[in-house]
Formats: sequence, structure tokens, C-alpha cells
Amino acid sequence: MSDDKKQSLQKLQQLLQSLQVGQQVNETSSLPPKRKDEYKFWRTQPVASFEEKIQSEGPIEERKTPADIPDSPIPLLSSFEWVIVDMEDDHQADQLYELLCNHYVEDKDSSLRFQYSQRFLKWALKSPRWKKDWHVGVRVKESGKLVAFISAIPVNLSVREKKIESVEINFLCVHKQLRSKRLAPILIKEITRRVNKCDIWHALYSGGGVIPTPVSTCRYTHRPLNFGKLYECGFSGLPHNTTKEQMISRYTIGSSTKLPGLRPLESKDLGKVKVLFDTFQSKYELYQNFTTEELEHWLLGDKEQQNLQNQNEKVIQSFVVENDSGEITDFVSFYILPFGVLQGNVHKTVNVAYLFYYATTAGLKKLSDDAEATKVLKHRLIELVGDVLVLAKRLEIDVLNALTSQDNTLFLQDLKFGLGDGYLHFYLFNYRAFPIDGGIDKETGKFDEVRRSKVGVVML
Ligand SMILES: CCCCCCCCCCCCCC(=O)SCCNC(=O)CCNC(=O)[C@H](O)C(C)(C)COP(=O)(O)OP(=O)(O)OC[C@H]1O[C@@H](n2cnc3c(N)ncnc32)[C@H](O)[C@@H]1OP(=O)(O)O
Repeated sequence: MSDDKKQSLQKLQQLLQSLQVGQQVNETSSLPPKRKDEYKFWRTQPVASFEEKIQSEGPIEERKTPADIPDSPIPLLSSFEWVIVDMEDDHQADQLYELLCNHYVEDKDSSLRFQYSQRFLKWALKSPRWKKDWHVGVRVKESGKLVAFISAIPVNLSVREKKIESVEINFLCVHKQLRSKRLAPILIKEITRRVNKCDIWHALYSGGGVIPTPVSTCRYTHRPLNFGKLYECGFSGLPHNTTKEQMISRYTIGSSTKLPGLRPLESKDLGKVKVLFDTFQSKYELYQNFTTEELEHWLLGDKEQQNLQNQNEKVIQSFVVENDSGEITDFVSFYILPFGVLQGNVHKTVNVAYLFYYATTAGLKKLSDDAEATKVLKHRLIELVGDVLVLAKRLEIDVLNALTSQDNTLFLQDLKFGLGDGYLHFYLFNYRAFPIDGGIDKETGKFDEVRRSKVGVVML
């Protein structure tokens, strides 16, 4: 490949990357990592240091009880107040939607922003055992304007053989005009207080920026499904000596799925899917133990989504493969989170889907590092995710994104996913753990098909 072509391809990848960056833009990602003692806030928190040689896994802080935790919220400047954002009230859910749309994550020149629908946010924030008290907002007292937010949902994590009652922290957001005023640490301390009051002492969170200290790092990858539109939006250039038609043809996929017995997941499948999923997930070193109720929520959507007339409008799409004997041999899911295109483009939205959870019986009976089992698994995942491309295309998705987590490195290359520039770092609060493989070869920065990743959680 000529240098020009390489450069153009690189540019294309960078541009495409901006479509699927998720959490890595606008965070601390552009800053070089500092020593832990230079992180004014994080050096005070129970997290491992970068340089620490971990000897054994377990909690960092001594065991406390909820009685040790203050009853009152962390003080705020007098012009602001703590509020709960009531996700059951459409008006308040809309205010959160507004805040996130305008201030959460965007690309560098502010031409793209996430379009978190109310439907998406309700699904993400009202998972089983959710608590109103953990949807924490900050309002300007005088105007009532919502200017900051942070959330927690309960999760039961497994870190290697240990089960850890935890929360997942997400949607940390501060209004642009209030940035760099140390409000984020206050939000983090307040959510910590509220969670601790419920006798929970650990958390999982992720982000594109490096803070002390990632337990794993995965890389973003993307698979264009509608190159023509991405090109028209101005996000993708053409590699040197390549026509638009050639690029479109490179990414063209068939219109029908290939796996016999592939159909949408129904609630009657959940029992079987849970058994399959539990077995499949247990090979990872970081994963969530789902109850059947949680599995229903995350794979079928909340009641509102389940009751939709048009199932294509669901933000979560899940499918199973049922064989002739009525066994569920596989399931796969993806969620949809579009970007709004600003600055008067012909296209108003870029439809982005993210690969979510999956499991298969293929290669399960043998040890996961058995070469034959890996071959069987790889072959099956190429078929399964290959069908996801078709299903996503039918829903008019323009790009399918995936991380290098789970067993994804087995199919990314074959299915023409391009390596992105963005990384997603996974963090554990108040828990020391040995590093977990993220599916990237440390020498080359490319997909690690041999070790793969041991990260089995997917965060929204
Ligand atoms: C047991 C329960 C525990 C629960 C808590 C577990 C921990 C949860 C942790 C949160 C998980 C969130 C998961 C998600 O939602 S990741 C999504 C984060 N959100 C965005 O990227 C949206 C756009 N950006 C913003 O809204 C703001 O820039 C944010 C709010 C991110 C920072 O606001 P601002 O730019 O105005 O900064 P500041 O002056 O107030 O504060 C500066 C301090 O904050 C540290 N900082 C900056 N960004 C992040 C970040 N993404 N995670 C952790 N820390 C972060 C930074 O290193 C510095 O500390 P230090 O370097 O001096 O030490």
C-alpha cells in the first residue's frame, strides 16, 4: 500500500473513530498520565497507584459500616443544590436528556453529539434494584437549571473467583460553563457517600482518560455499514486512488442472515439463555452476575420497550439461535445510540450500534485455550456477528462498534472492523486486582487473538 493510501486510510479511521468514541472524547484522554500523587483528587481515593506492584487482590480500605458515613450531603456552593433526577417523571428525564445532549460527550469540533433518547436513559438508569437516590443532579438554585449529573446502578460483579457487591457509575457530566471548577470530585464523593450508606463499598466505571489505575484497557473498533452516508456526512475521506464506489463495495454485506434458527429473543427463552450465558461468561475475569430479572432487563429492554408496537424502535436488540431440538445454541445483542450531526449537514443523524453481550455453545465443551475449541468458537462468532451486521443494516445502522473485550478479537479482522484510536479503560473503586487482558497486543497495539480479552462486562 502506498504511503498516501496509508495516510488516507489512517485519516479515515480517525474520522470514523470520532463516530464511535463513546466516552473517550472530552475526558482526560488527551492528557498524558501523571503520577498518582499529581492527581489532586484521585490520590485521596481508595484506588491503586500506577506504579504499585499488586501482591494480592481485595478491598483497599478497611471495612467500614454505613454508620461511619456522614448522613448529610457533601456541601455545595450556596447557589447550587443537590437534587434527585426523577427518571419516572418525563419532564425531569427530558432535562437530563438535554444536559447530556449538550454537554456529555462530543467530538473535538463539537459537530457530533450523542443523542441519548429518554428511552435509552430510562433503560440504562432503571435496571433492577435501581434507586432514585443514586440519580444525583446539581441544579442552580435560582433558575432550577440542571447543570451536573452522576449515576449509580447496582451490579453484582465477579473479579476472577470473587463476587463483589458493587455499583456501576455512569453519566458523569458537568455543564460546559462549570468545567474545571472541581465539581466532578464533589459529584463522585457524593455518589460514593450515598452508595456507602447502602453498605456497598465498590464500584466499576470506565472512561477514555487515564486516571489511577485501569484494571484493563480495551480498544474501540468500528465496522462501517453505510460507507456512502459516512462519506457524505464528511466524516470519511477516500483513501488515495480509491473511489467511493470501491469503498462502498468493500463494506457491502448480503441482505439475509445465514444462521438457521436465528430469531429475536423472547421472554420464554430467558431461562435457557441464562444457563448458556452464565457458563460462557465464567471464563472471563471481570463480569457481571446477572439475575434472570437483570438479564430480561438488559436483553429485552424495560417494560416500555418490550411493549413497543414496533420492535425495531427498541434501543436494545437481542437474538437467539434455536436448533431443531429446541435448544438455544447462541444469543447475541447490540444496542443503538445515534449521534446527532450538527452544522447543517444533509444528514441529521449517524446511526451507531454497539455490540453488547453474546454467548455460544460452540467450543464450550473444551477448555477455552484448547486450539480446536478456539477454532470452533472463532468460526461460530464470525457467523453470529456476521449476521449481526445484516440485522443492524436492516435497522439502517451506519456503523457497528465493538471493543476488543470478550472474545471479539476472534472475529474483528475477518468481519472488517477497523482498529480505532480510542481506548476504553476499566476501573474498580476500592478494589485491588491484577491486570486483566483487554484484547490488545501490548507490543503492536493490534488485536490479540491469542490471549484475547478477559473483560466480560460491557458498559453503556
Ligand atoms: C463505592 C461507590 C463508589 C462510587 C464512585 C466510584 C468512582 C466513579 C468515578 C467517576 C466515573 C465516571 C464514569 C463516566 O461517567 S465517564 C464519562 C465522563 N463524562 C464526560 O466525559 C462528559 C464530558 N465531560 C464532562 O462533563 C466533564 O469534563 C467531567 C464531568 C468528566 C469532569 O469535569 P471537569 O472537567 O469540570 O473536571 P473537574 O475540575 O470538575 O474535576 C477534575 C478532576 O476530576 C477528574 N476526572 C475528570 N474526568 C473524570 C472521569 N471521567 N472519571 C473520573 N474522574 C475524572 C480529573 O482527573 C480531576 O481529578 P484529579 O486529576 O485532580 O485527581
